[in-house]
Amino acid sequence: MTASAGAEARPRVGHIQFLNCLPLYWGLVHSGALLDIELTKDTPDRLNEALVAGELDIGPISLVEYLRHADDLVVLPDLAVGADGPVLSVVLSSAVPLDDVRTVALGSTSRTSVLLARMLLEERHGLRPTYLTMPPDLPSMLREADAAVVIGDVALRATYDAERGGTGHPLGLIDLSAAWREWSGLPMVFAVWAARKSFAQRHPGTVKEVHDAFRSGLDLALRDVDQVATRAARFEVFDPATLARYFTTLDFRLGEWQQAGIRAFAEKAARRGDVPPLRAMTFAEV
Ligand SMILES: C=C(O[C@@H]1C=C(C(=O)O)C=C[C@H]1O)C(=O)O
Repeated sequence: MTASAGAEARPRVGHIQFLNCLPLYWGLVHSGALLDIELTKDTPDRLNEALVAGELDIGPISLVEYLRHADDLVVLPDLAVGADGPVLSVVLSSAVPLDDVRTVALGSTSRTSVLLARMLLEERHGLRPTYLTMPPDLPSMLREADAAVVIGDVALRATYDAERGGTGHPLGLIDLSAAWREWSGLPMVFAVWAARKSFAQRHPGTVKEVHDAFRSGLDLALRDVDQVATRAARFEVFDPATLARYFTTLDFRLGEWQQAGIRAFAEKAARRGDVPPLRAMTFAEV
């Protein structure tokens, strides 16, 4: 027997290799949907580039990169990485008081959070620091600059250390999602999931299947969040309670409230000239 003629290739799907997307991965494993996709795990910056370059068909994309390429993409409904208040894993860590910050190292894996940090420092605090981009290693960043912006597991670790260190902890820490919430009154969306428009036009059924798998897998993982956290803690430096708190602090939804947050962020970013104005978000038909 030969392979069936006309068999379609699996869709090439991106996955953020941070703990923030572990619930999503759990869901894909447990539903069996992982067998139907070709999954590429990587950091957000590299996944952004791969989706825009057409090396991936569907994947997460930093909000800022989505805003830059919105015309070529369709957004998967009701799926995002965000938070309505503190997020625990997007932080500005500083060795000096905020008003004395003159240099800021920006972690190279982020696109949204580093722009958010610049907005807050410049527009909320009236600072004009100089920036450098560096690999996301907090000690080396703080050797080069007064403050550092990191995301993902490195940032979650920094939050965890600061909480355990209490008042004796040597570094100042600002949760940038909490700061955005105070400043704008709205939730923060760091990344959305999107498909390339040309792919969605050719394979609408596949986009729907992948979206269904993500959404139902995520619901499953969040229903069993204590179990997911206990399993993950076997291989991670965080304890189950910290992980369960993290997974439930993150907001994976993309409803009206989260979209209001996106519009406010997009307007501010466009006013600064960092992204083109957002006309409308085009959603995939699922
Ligand atoms: C909340 C997070 O959201 C992330 C932040 C991103 C960015 O700043 O560009 C991109 C993807 C998300 O992983 C995190 O990484 O901790």
